[in-house]
Amino acid sequence: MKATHFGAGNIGRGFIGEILHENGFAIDFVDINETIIDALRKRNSYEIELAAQEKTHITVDQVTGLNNQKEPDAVIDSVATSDIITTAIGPNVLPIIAELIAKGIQKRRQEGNQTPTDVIACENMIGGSQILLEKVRTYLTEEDLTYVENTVGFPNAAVDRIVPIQQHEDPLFVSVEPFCEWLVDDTQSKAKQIRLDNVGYVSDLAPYIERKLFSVNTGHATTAYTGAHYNYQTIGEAIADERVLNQLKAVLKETGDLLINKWDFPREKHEQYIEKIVERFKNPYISDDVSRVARTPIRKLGYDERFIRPIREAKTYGLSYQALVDVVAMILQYDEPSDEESVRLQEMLKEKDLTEVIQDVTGLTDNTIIEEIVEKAGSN
Ligand SMILES: NC(=O)c1ccc[n+]([C@@H]2O[C@H](COP(=O)([O-])OP(=O)(O)OC[C@H]3O[C@@H](n4cnc5c(N)ncnc54)[C@H](O)[C@@H]3O)[C@@H](O)[C@H]2O)c1
Ligand SMILES: O=P(O)(O)OC[C@@H](O)[C@@H](O)[C@H](O)[C@H](O)CO
Repeated sequence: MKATHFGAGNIGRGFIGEILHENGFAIDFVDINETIIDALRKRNSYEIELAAQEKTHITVDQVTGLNNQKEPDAVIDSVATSDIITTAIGPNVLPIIAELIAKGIQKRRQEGNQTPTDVIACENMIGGSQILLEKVRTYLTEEDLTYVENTVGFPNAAVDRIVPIQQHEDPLFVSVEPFCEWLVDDTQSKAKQIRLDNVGYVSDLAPYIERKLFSVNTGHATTAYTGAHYNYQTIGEAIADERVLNQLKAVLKETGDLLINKWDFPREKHEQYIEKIVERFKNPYISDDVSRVARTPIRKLGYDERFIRPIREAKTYGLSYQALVDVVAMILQYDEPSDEESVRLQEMLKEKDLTEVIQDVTGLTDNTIIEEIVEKAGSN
C-alpha cells in the first residue's frame, strides 16, 4: 500500500505520517523544502518523539521525498499509483497543488485504474477536502469528472495534534504532543476498502470539525494573540499569565455555549473537553511559539474561520460573543514583521478606514458586529 502526502512539515511528518505508517503504507512526501525532501530520500525513515515525561520514540520508515516544483511528473505518477492521497500543507497552499492532484487523477483514469481512492485534506478549515475538489475540478475534463464521481472521494477531515515548529539538528526529527485525533467524513469517502486504524470515520463531520476548530483553534489563537498583546513569545509563557488564561476561558465559554446549543454536546462532557485543551496548551514538554499559533492573521479572520463564524452564529442564537470580539480587536493589532499576512494587515490599516478593513478581511456585512469590533479596536 502506498500513500502520497502533500506537505512534509510538522503535522505531515508528526501525525499523518505516523498514522499512515502504522497502517502499513509506504509514503511519498511531496514538498518544496529541499532539506526535508533530500533527507527523506537519503534516509527513507525518520523519528517522532512524544513530548511527555516518558519520551516514547516512533520510527516511520518506507518514506521518500518528491519536490513538486522540480519534479512535477514524479508527483503526478505518485498520485496516479497511490492507494490514498492526503495533504497537510496549509489552506492557502491547497489551490497551488490542485493541478498536480488533478493530473494524477487523470493519469489514474487513463491507465484504467478503477480502484476507488480518497483525497483527504488534513487542514484546519471547514470543508477542506471539498474546497480542494472544487479547485481540482477546474483542471479536469468531463470524462475525468465522471471518473472522479465514481472512484475518487474527497472526504472532509478534522485533525488534532499540537506540533510546534521543530528546531533540531536532524531536519526530520519531530516532537509532538501525545494527544491526537483524526476524523474523516465517511459519507464522502469512496475508498471504503481502506479503513485506517486510529482514524474515526463519522457520518456527520460538522459537529466534530466545529468543536475542534472553535475550541482547540479558537482557544489556541486566543492564547497567542492575547499573549502577543502582553509581549509573550511562547504559548507556555502566555498561558501562565492570569490575564491570558482568563481571556482564554472567557472565549471557550462563549464558543462552548454555542457548540452546546447548536450540536447538543452534553455540557459536562464539553467542559471536560475544554479542561483537557487548556492542559494541552500548558504542556511543559512543548515550546510553541506565539508567532506559529498566530500565523496568517488574515486567514484566521476569515468569514468561516475560528473567530468570525462563532461570533456570527452566537449572535443568531442570542448568545454572548464579547470575549471573541476582544480577541478580534487584538488580531487587528497583531504586528509581526516575519508574518507576511500580519505585515499586509498592518499596511491595510494604514491605508484604509478600520471599518473597510474589517469588511474586506472578515467578509462581515452585519453592521452591529462590525461596529462592536471597531469600538473594541479603537479602545485598545
Ligand atoms: N502543526 C499543528 O499543530 C497542526 C495541527 C493540526 C492541523 N494543522 C494544519 O496542517 C497544515 C500544515 O500545518 P503545519 O503546522 O504542518 O505547517 P508546516 O509549515 O510545518 O508544514 C507545511 C509544509 O508545506 C510545505 N509547503 C508550503 N508551500 C508549499 C508548496 N507550494 N508546495 C509544496 N509544499 C509546500 C512547507 O514547506 C512545509 O513543509 C495547516 O493547514 C495546519 O492548520 C497543523
Ligand atoms: O495551523 P493553524 O495556523 O490553523 O493554527 C495554529 C494552531 O492553533 C494549530 O496548528 C494547532 O496546533 C493544531 O490545530 C492543534 O490540533
